[in-house]
Formats: sequence, structure tokens, C-alpha cells
Amino acid sequence: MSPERPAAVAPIEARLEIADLPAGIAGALDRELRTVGVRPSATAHNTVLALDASRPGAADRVRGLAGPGRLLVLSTAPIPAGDTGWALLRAGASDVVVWGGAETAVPVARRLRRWQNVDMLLDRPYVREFLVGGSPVWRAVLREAVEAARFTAAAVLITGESGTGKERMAQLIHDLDPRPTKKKLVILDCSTIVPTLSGSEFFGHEKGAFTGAAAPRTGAFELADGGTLFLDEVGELPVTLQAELLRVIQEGTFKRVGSNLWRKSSFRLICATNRDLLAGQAAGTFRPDFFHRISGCTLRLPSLRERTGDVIPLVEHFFREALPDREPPRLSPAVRELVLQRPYPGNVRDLRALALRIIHRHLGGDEISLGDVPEAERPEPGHRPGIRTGDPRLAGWVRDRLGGGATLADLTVGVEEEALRAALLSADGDAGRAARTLGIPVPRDGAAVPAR
Ligand SMILES: Nc1ncnc2c1ncn2[C@@H]1O[C@H](COP(=O)(O)OP(=O)(O)OP(=O)(O)O)[C@@H](O)[C@H]1O
Repeated sequence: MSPERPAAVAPIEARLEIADLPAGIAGALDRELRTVGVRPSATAHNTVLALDASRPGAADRVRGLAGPGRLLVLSTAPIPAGDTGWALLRAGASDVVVWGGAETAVPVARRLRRWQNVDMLLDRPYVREFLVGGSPVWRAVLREAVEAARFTAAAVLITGESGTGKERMAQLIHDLDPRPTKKKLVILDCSTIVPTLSGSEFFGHEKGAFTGAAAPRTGAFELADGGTLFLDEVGELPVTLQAELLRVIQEGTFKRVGSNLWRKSSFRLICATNRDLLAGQAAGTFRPDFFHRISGCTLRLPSLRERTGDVIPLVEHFFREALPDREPPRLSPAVRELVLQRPYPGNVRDLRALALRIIHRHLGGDEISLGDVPEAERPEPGHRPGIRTGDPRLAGWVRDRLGGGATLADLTVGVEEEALRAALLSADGDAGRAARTLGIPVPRDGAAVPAR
């Protein structure tokens, strides 16, 4: 699979929102932005909000406009030091720029152009099919990955629980890397490296360098020259080896085992781990200098629990993969509920395995029936949807709250609020969709509230 060819240069489009500015300033701003090629469009994905950000209420304005696209705050007044600017970012702004007249228009256009290019990459069929998911939290991390891959040479550190897609993400970054010299992604799993042979694995060796070295060998750094080296399970690398790798990662020079000749290799490094490397540093098992070298850009892949809105699209994707020649069957409501309620400790890998187990039992027809669900996956008698007693995270949360003096009513309100927040987040703020997910009526003013 390979990424498609880049599209022709598109005009820069942005929604332009001007809040309470004198007509003269608003007019100048609009004119200058047009001069540098920005075309205001009510339907654009990204937004420019022009306002005096030093005045009260700016963060509320940002919050009101924040959506799936990116939002640039253009402030006509300087941003005071302190929390004002950060509050705008927390409210949903992607960046804050102080408008200084014509010369600000060029960097504004540059940002908007970059964001638009990244969005176009994200929407390519190759990307959407390779790493499935449209939830805001997934889109945000994918966006960062695409940007790093296409527009930087940064070393990327991918963290996340097992099965969240770290290796697949590394492949995507390699595929989107525009360097013409790249070959295949070179993958080394650090958890399987035998310490005595690690030098040879990484640096290669010359014939006769050690007993058993009957022929010369090209190591991973050399193989990755011009492309990408992916170190999976980097948290398992012994500290001594981390020190040995520093030079080549820093300077791109190394010697094969048994040779005095310095060789050069230019590669992008991608590392992945499900370990907490900060804790590793505190414990002395991970070198801080090594950490800084490998983490030019850090991507934390969310667990499936944090992106439940992606569960059904992923299942449908795995069905399509398994049945490429026909329309994949729909999930019947009870199976859908089961798939949504089930825990996935191995994240997308677990979900994929479940989807394949179901589809392998399916005997045709438009709908996945209850009998297609393997026996081991069926709910226990007395199971009530949504209530999984014994869930340790739920039990811990309840214990903490009760210990803090909460009543049953407080717990109920807390759960409702969380459910609303989660449903709205995975529905991209669409109250109707959120309400349908929650099984509650949508009130006339569009805000989803639980029926009491
Ligand atoms: N977003 C996704 N879209 C489609 N398939 C995915 C996605 N994320 C993960 N997968 C699939 O899930 C499985 C696990 O993915 P991957 O090996 O990339 O995870 P990982 O985080 O590297 O796992 P580990 O930590 O165990 O090495 C693979 O079969 C992969 O194809």
C-alpha cells in the first residue's frame, strides 16, 4: 500500500470571524489576509478569530467556535504574560498570534496553508483506511503524526498501551515521509535483541569480527540510510546499549563491529513503547539524554476506552478487510451493544480478533446475528447492558468518591455528567447524535440533557 500523489496546490480557505473590532481594523485585516491568498469561506474547516484577546470573554468566544477544525486567534492587542494566552489554548485555540498589520498576514497564511495541507493528507483514502478512526482524540494525534511525517525530519516517540496501533503509526509516518531515497521501513524489536549480538544487529559486522561471523553483515542503521528506523519496545533497551546508540542517533556516524571505518547513515528514527519512560528515567533504567534524542515529537496513542466512538467503524473496517468482495454485514442491535460494552485490554488488536471471530462464524445475510458471536464472548446470565459489576476502574472510582463523602445521588450525577461529556466528544459536539447514543431525548434547544 502506498500514499497517493499530492494534490495540486489548493487556495487557502478559512472561516473569518471578527469579534467586536472597529470597522477600520476589521476591513484592513480582511484586505491583508486576502492579499496573501487567504480566501474567507463560511464552510472552511479552519477558522481565524480576530478579536482583542486581552479583553474579558475572549476564552468564551474561542470555546463557542472550537470544533473539529483548527482555530487561530488573531489578537489586535498584545497578549499579557501569564495565563491569558494559555487559557485561549485550553479553550480550543490552536495558536494565538498578535496582529501587527500587513507583515502578520504572511505568517498567518503560512499556518493556515500548513493546517489545510495536513487536513488534506488526513482525508486521503490511504490514511483513512490504514489507521481507521474519526473520534476527535484520534484525529488530533493522527494530525500531529501526519504533520511530523510530511513536514519535519523529527525523531518520533510513539507511546500507548499494547495494541493501540503504534507499529501501524510508524509505518504511516514512513509512508508519508516525502524523502525520495527511502526504502522499506527497517524494524527492530528491542525486546528480542540478544545482548551479545546487539552490536551486530544495530551496526553490522565485518567477516571474522567474532567467532561465527562467517560473512559481513549490514546492520539496522546502515539498512535505514535514507529512510526510517523503527525501534519497537524501546523501553526494553538496556541502559548500556542506550549509551552506545547515542552517537549514531546524534551524529549519524558508526563503525561496523570489527571495522575501524566510520560510516554515515541518515535516517528518521521512530521509537515505540508501552512503558512509562519518565518513570524509567526516575528509576535509572532509561537515560534522559537518550530520551531527549528519541522524542523530537511525542505521540500518545489513546486506548480504545478513550475513543469508543471508533469501535463500530473499526469493526466495520475489519469486516470489509475480511470480506473484500461483498458488502459487509450490519451488526444487529444486541451484538452492537455487546461489542460496545466489552472491555478491550489489548485495544484495537483485541477488537480486531473479536471482529474476525464473529465474521468467521457468519454464514451470510445482511446482519450479524446473535449466533455469530462465539460462546466465550456471550454475556453472562443476568447481565444488564452498561453495568459491568466488578470493573476495577469503576469500583475504584466509586470507592474514592464514597471516601470523599459523596452520596449515591452525587455518584449518579457524576456518572451522568461523564456520560454526556463522553457522548458529546465522540459525536463531535453533535447533541442529536450524542443523545441517540445515550438513549435520551434531544431537547428543543439542542443541548443533550438526561431525562430525569
Ligand atoms: N486505527 C487502526 N485502524 C486499523 N487497524 C488498526 C488500527 N490500530 C491498530 N490496528 C490493528 O491492530 C493490531 C495492533 O496494531 P499494532 O501492532 O500497530 O499495535 P501496537 O501498539 O504496536 O501493539 P504492541 O504494543 O503490542 O506492539 C494490528 O493488527 C493493526 O493492524
